[in-house]
Amino acid sequence: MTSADADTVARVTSSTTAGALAELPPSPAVWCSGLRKRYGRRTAVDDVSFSVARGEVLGLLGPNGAGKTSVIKMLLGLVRPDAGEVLLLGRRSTDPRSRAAVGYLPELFRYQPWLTAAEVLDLHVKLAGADVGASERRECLARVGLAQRTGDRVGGFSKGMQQRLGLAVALVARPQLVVLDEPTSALDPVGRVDVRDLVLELKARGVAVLLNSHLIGEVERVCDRVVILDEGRVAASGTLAELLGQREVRLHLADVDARAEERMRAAGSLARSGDWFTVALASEDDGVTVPDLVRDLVALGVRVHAVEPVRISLEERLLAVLRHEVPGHQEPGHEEPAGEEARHVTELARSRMSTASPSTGPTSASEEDT
Ligand SMILES: Nc1ncnc2c1ncn2[C@@H]1O[C@H](COP(=O)(O)OP(=O)(O)OP(=O)(O)O)[C@@H](O)[C@H]1O
Repeated sequence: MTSADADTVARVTSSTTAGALAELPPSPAVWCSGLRKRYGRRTAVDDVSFSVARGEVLGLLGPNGAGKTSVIKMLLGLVRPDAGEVLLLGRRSTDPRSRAAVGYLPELFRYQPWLTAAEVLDLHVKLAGADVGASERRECLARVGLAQRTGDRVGGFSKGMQQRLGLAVALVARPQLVVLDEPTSALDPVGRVDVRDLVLELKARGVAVLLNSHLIGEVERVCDRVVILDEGRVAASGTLAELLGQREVRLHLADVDARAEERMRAAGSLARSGDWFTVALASEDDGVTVPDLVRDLVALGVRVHAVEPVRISLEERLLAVLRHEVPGHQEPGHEEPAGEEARHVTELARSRMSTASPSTGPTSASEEDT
């Protein structure tokens, strides 16, 4: 081979490698494996492994002292793990390039009381080395409801206003990963809805979010996946569909004939108890099955008295896991095959619901402390 041939081969090989690398899926926003942490004789975190994909919202749930904040601090390099590995955005969490792309709202937030809100934001933009102009910084403060307070000193802020400022700090440097540790603990109900919208906006922009919250309803509404920690270990994890199981709809009907029953069977497997019919919907239901079914039943002359969605709530699921009522309680460090376990929990919830009056309606997540 001549040196010209060798050059050509080298060029082709390097462009092929670059092409192959460009086609690789992006590294997860968070990847951790085998995290452990002891404080004295107390084990706070024991063999925790999970990942958060780009654009995914992952909820971290668990009772007080379960190890959620300790996990978050290890992920962010704020606490040194006794064992385990962490990668943020494909890099070590100590790498300044990954740190600059992470926004963090700590559980206990305090900002310099002598600075104004705008100055706190300026400081964090400088620390992140980000190129964020004055109007974008103002917009960021407006997005968290502080448009009228940008020039006020933080020392005069209420707790909720300081938490809003913390959110702005977490968001201002255009992060690719946002870690929110109890982001709504000091917020009023409107503020909670604002945070929910913010998280969904981040997700829509492809930003990954790790959310630690005791507000289960909040987690259920915004999270794609959930990791439940208990006594420092992963007790359960999975997508909401995996954890909550199959969705059902209960219909209270009159004048049902064979054609109507056939129509219901086409929507999912059917069970009947008197005038109540339960249709188990396919898990990939796109949201039109139930309206279409009701429309068709009415067209077939059926009188529809009630339509009730039925699904185990995340709260029920969480309590079942924490009370070890779920068969196959997950062993530490193992991602669980959620389907089988989720089915047991669904059965559990169903048996509870069957003892309630039919008019109790759908189960819904309540904004209760875990
Ligand atoms: N700096 C520390 N020194 C000693 N023990 C600690 C320290 N930080 C956490 N722990 C202990 O580690 C365990 C897990 O605490 P962590 O704050 O991670 O729990 P959590 O799930 O975030 O709880 P919460 O929901 O109450 O915020 C607890 O037993 C706690 O007492």
